[in-house]
Amino acid sequence: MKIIVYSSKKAGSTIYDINSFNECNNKPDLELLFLEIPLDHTTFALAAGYDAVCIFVNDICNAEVLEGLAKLGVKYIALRCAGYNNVDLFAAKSLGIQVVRVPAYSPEAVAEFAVGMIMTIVRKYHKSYTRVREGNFLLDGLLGFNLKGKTIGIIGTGRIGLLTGKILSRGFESNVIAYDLYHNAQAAEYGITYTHTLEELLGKSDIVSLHCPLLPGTRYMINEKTLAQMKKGAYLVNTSRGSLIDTTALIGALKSGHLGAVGLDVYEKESAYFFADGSSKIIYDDNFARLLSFYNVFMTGHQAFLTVEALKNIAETTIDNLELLANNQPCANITEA
Ligand SMILES: NC(=O)c1ccc[n+]([C@@H]2O[C@H](COP(=O)([O-])OP(=O)(O)OC[C@H]3O[C@@H](n4cnc5c(N)ncnc54)[C@H](O)[C@@H]3O)[C@@H](O)[C@H]2O)c1
Repeated sequence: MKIIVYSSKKAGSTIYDINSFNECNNKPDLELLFLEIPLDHTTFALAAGYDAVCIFVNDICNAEVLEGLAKLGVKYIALRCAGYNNVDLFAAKSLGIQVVRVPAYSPEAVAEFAVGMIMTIVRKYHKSYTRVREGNFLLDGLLGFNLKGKTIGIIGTGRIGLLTGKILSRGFESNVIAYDLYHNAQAAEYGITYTHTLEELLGKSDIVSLHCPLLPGTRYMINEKTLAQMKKGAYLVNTSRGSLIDTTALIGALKSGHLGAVGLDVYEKESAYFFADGSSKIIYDDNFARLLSFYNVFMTGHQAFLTVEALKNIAETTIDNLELLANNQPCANITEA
């Protein structure tokens, strides 16, 4: 099988896609071509002659791109991530293209990062780091609070959300509450209790952490109305997908002082900026620039997944997924609409 890998990162730059895939690919029948450019309507034509297209979180795989890929004879889309919001699964199905993903490459990577992000905005590590390096040892403005006894609301108690709740409940002795459409039987074991509604969770939480997928029903679930339902001074963390939050409404809640602090590993229009060096370029997205300007917003560039263990699991699972598809064998990671 010939596989074209879009948005792959150069070997040598860091332990990233190309290294981890080359280390894991011991299947002689899988031939991989790595491209650094993303998949979209301008680049899909490069997949001519390939059986499979391998993509990441910000590649665009909408109906137009899928139709183009189908005409070129591409049969498989292999997502090397858990979320699949960037693929039009209905279009893929109607075109006979099978989609596979890596549903659980390392929930620990993201959950531990989310907890780190909570700690960062609460205890202000990022500010201390720069301040101390400049020889300023003042503690002004670094006042935090204990997580013990604080109410932390987890939205989405799947693999990552449940683990985040477990770490906070068991490790920090926080009062962890959760909201999900489906209740996870393991939650009670970790001392996590469900609220009946999202509004109830938002009204009770000192800190809210988002862990549900981006779906039509979850897009902008954090908006002007739901932000107003949060406690005044509450903290918000998003390590899931940027479009769970209406950025304009978030900026409004920050400007009014309604939110105490925000941690974001994802941003709704991140594809224009993330995974690239923009340090000598102008930011034309005013909402993005505004977010970066707040003293109480801490942002990272979709980094939560990036651990040695996660990269290895992503590469191994993606290669296994493609090998199973190539051999017409059942694959548990097929993702359908
Ligand atoms: N920042 C990163 O690097 C990174 C890495 C991996 C995953 N993610 C994101 O994290 C998300 C969660 O991953 P996961 O492995 O825990 O997924 P999962 O499928 O195991 O769990 C998602 C949970 O969200 C719940 N949910 C769905 N709709 C909901 C709604 N309207 N309200 C409340 N809950 C709802 C589901 O019932 C499920 O329990 C992924 O979809 C992905 O977008 C981010």
